[in-house]
Amino acid sequence: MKITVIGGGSWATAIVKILSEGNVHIKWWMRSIEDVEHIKKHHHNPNYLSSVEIHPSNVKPYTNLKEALRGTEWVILAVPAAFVTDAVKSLTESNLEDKKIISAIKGMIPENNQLITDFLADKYAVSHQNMGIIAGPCHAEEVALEKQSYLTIASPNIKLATEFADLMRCRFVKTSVLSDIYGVEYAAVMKNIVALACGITHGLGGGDNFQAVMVSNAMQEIKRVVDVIAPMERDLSASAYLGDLLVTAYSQFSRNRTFGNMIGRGYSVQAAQLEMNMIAEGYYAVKCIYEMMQKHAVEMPITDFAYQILYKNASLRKEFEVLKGKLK
Ligand SMILES: NC(=O)c1ccc[n+]([C@@H]2O[C@H](COP(=O)([O-])OP(=O)(O)OC[C@H]3O[C@@H](n4cnc5c(N)ncnc54)[C@H](O)[C@@H]3O)[C@@H](O)[C@H]2O)c1
Ligand SMILES: O=P(O)(O)OC[C@H](O)CO
Repeated sequence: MKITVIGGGSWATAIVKILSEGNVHIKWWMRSIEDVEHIKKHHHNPNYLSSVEIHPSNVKPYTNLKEALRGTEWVILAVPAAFVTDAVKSLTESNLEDKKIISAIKGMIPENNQLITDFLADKYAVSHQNMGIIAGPCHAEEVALEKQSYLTIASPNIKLATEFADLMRCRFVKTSVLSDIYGVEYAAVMKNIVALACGITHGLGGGDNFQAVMVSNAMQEIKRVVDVIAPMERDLSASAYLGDLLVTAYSQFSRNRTFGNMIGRGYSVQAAQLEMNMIAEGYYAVKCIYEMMQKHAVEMPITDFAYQILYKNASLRKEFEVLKGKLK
């Protein structure tokens, strides 16, 4: 079994580690030639999860994407959404033809507020039947430590989801499947916004009592949004939805919460981004969801709060008071 993994960050590295537990050959694409050389020589990613050992017998790093795709059956996209268009710009439809494509990305393309699966369908004519997504509460850092984790593979094609779930199951990762690809994808985008907002309010002095109320309200906000965009019966208490919201909102590893916390403590967006050296998808997601939902009359106090602060330069204290008034 040959699999291409696209992306050189934390989540791509964690996915390579999980897949390496099985009997697969991984062609791992990343932008940086220096990183590829480092991995070939030292068997570790120099910048992300550098404790993870990369086994040269089943993992080969590449900087040429077309070569990395040649002869593989599965393709996993794991670059932040803002860089996807750029990462795959050398490809044409034929490079992805007959491949099963899995998005591990929890974000939207900022230029046109598009989900990754819709981008793949529009730009590369990939059928949704040939796609899936990796979801669920799972931090790359805990994968590196081999802590027991749970992933959900969502696809309208349950056979494809099940095949991929089998590939991702290992000693420390349990997998399950769902058919609700849109609901899961949008819920993952929304949970990043919530975590970022939790970070901001924490930075402003909000306590655990406030955050618990915010996370409960967030679940209702996510339901309102997802019900409008992708209506269907779904159990939002499943770990792909609620679990992912909880891990992001409460974990010390959360990029989005950390980023928000810096904003709440007075950092500018640019300073927070520079200090993190990691991408907080929620920053872009706030604008995507805010703009997308303008044509729908949906109450979104948490998204509005983050949007006013991040994109309208509104007063942090004033917006915090507005949010306090809106939560129940
Ligand atoms: N980290 C996790 O625990 C985790 C878990 C689940 C899903 N995800 C999702 O995986 C996706 C990737 O996130 P991550 O955590 O691996 O990212 P990361 O912050 O660890 O890594 C950033 C990546 O972006 C690349 N990058 C930075 N600037 C770039 C630019 N200008 N152009 C192109 N590439 C650039 C870097 O090379 C690196 O590969 C995100 O959508 C995230 O939501 C992450
Ligand atoms: O918690 P974050 O903000 O680092 O996001 C990472 C993943 O989405 C958690 O499942």
